[in-house]
Amino acid sequence: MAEPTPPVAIIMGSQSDWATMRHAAETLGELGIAFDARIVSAHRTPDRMVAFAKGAKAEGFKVIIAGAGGAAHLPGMTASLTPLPVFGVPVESKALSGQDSLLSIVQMPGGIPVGTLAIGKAGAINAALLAAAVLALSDEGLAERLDAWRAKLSAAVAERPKDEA
Ligand SMILES: Nc1c(C(=O)O)ncn1[C@@H]1O[C@H](COP(=O)(O)O)[C@@H](O)[C@H]1O
Repeated sequence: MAEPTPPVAIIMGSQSDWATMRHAAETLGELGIAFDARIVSAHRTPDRMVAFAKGAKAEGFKVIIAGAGGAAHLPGMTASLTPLPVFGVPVESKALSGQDSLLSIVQMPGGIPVGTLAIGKAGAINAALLAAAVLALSDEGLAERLDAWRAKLSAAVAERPKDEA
């Protein structure tokens, strides 16, 4: 029997984005959420992008995390072709430190939303946590794991700073 489609799709414009997007994958893994990671580019593989985005809901995905850098059209184009929630991660570009990625993703025209996260690693982690929060609305076990994840995060923060070694 074929494996069921995981709830989260992590898509990215290039192999070079994986160094950032793997943080989303790791965070989903820590929460026990299955995902599929794929390279899909609105620029370089437009047919693959259209096929993925148009078919994502029917394929069984619930949430899409889309990371891209530079002229980052992938999250917005994907959002225009699917009713699923799309969280965009601006990948830090070499030329403009990810400011270009951020502005390309965040400034969507009214009507087609992309939930835009921070540039780079923090954005990738938070995209996974937002995806988890959405899925947890209809999954009590996941809601408990997410609460535990956050409690662990708080517990790891010391009350007072110490001198660096
Ligand atoms: N922004 C996009 C899209 C897209 O938006 O469809 N496809 C690739 N790219 C981006 O180009 C950058 C450089 O890619 P290379 O490292 O492959 O040259 C990557 O950050 C990728 O997300």
